[in-house]
Amino acid sequence: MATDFRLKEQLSALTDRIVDSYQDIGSINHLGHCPLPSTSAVVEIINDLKEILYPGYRRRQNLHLGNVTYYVGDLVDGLHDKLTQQISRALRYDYDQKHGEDCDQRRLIDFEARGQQEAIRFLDSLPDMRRILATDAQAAYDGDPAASGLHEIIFCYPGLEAVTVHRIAHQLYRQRIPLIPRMMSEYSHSLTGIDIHPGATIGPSFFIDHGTGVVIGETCEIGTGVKVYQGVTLGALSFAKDGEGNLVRGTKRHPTIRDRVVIYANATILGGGTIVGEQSVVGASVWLTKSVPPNTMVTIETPSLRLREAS
Ligand SMILES: CC(=O)OC[C@H](N)C(=O)O
Repeated sequence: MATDFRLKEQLSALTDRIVDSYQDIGSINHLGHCPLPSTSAVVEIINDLKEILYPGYRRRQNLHLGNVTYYVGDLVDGLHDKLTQQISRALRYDYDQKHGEDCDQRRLIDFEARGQQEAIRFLDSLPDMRRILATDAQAAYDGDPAASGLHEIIFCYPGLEAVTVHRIAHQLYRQRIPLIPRMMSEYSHSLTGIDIHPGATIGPSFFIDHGTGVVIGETCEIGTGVKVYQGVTLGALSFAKDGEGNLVRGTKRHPTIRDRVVIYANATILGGGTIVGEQSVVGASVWLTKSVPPNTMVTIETPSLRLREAS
């Protein structure tokens, strides 16, 4: 059917109504002269960082010790600029949220300079981050007989992908950078199906096998050498409210998982006071809201099964 151009004439009135709604419903638009961090820039930062953390595996091949310094130097230089811009935007946004855009004090704050300081501090953390990521990749190899080697893990494993982005996001979270850590973790969540809040503290040699549906909450603490399978939730049990009925934020809501614990598929472990002692094993589909001593196996009773010949 051909376009009816008389109907198209309604579009300008319709657009006016949409724009009017920006005044009536201001809570879900950001109009003004101070840009927010950009999702595409944050994704670009993650991809540049992966080039630095795992050189030779992704965009640029034929890297060797003779040319890698030039390649990484160029990336570090570009990341300095991108991080400075995105972090300063996030800091300005946060300030405006707390004090309002018109606050006199705001003109005196050099958000760009603060953004640069935080960018340098972040870049400085990369060698240590590589050291920990090497333990994560090794834990995947040691924990999965299906893995043929570290190359396969670095190319293919969603668990390592999610943990890599988590270690990046967690560093920025520790630096108290607003918004960007969560933008990163949700990007990684969309790629892998693994949802790790940037606030979660995770020790070295962490391995998530398969990973789809794993959820790890903000105040979760995970020790060294922990292994979890798909569908595991390390979550909050209930939400405390203040006298006015608002949710209390910032309390420890998620469990503590000590060293060398293994948690099998679809187990749900909830509550800030729940501690799984070291070297314990939590079986598949267990629902756990109480602490478990070290070296303990927790399983659910197997329901009795009826076996008959299939017709
Ligand atoms: C992982 C989880 O329990 O999340 C619930 C809620 N978002 C919280 O952080 O408490």
